[in-house]
Amino acid sequence: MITIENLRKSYGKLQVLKDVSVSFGEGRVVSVIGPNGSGKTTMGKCILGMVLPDAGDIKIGGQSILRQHAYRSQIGYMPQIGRYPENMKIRQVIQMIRDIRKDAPVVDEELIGLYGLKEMYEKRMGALSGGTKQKVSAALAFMFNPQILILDEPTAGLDPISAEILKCKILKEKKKGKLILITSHIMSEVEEVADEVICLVDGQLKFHETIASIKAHTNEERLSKAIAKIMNEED
Ligand SMILES: Nc1ncnc2c1ncn2[C@@H]1O[C@H](COP(=O)(O)OP(=O)(O)OP(=O)(O)O)[C@@H](O)[C@H]1O
Repeated sequence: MITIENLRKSYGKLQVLKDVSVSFGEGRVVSVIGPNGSGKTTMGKCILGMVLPDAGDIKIGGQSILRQHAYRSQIGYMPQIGRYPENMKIRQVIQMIRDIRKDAPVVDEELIGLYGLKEMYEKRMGALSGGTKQKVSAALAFMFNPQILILDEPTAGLDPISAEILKCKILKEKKKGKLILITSHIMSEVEEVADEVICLVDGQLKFHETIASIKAHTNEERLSKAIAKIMNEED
């Protein structure tokens, strides 16, 4: 579904992505892990067209997306930190996005309901707690039934029940054949929702494996231990 070929990106002299090649299939939850600053968010933003790569290509369904726009309606994005106009009410933000996406054939309001956002519709974005803002971001990411979801540390700041609601939603959408890329530092959570893990270290792909195979080849039951073993082994 997504193929990334020899992707490179630098910010000034800082090389953030160094020749990354990887592909992801539909109906999979892929967790993107790696140390802080290893290029995870930058890779997601390249897929979204928010960052232009210096070299390489990204294909969705076999078509290059570079300098294209239409494909973006197929992607739901939940940023690490959602930034919204402070004075707008939750209701207005949701309505604004719905107006922009008038063409969308399906509007999925499940997370709005499960998170009780309608009861908070008249609150201004600037007055929301970090977790409530995350809930708005999550609701918007899933709202137009996208085939691909890119979720950047989606449960950071969510209380345990709200995080559980999001994990259930991720698994539900996966069953519909969607591809879901999740950046996360929480290995227990990765283990719960992901099928595969890709690990970026210093802008390079360290590995791309299924969770079952990571555990089998490291001989570890817990993913966190297995990942630590791989990281230490190859240092
Ligand atoms: N717009 C930008 N301008 C300059 N440098 C940037 C920009 N965006 C990211 N960087 C740098 O690129 C590197 C990779 O950042 P990125 O956000 O992709 O990392 P990450 O793996 O997602 O990190 P984290 O786990 O902390 O979220 C970092 O050193 C960061 O400071």
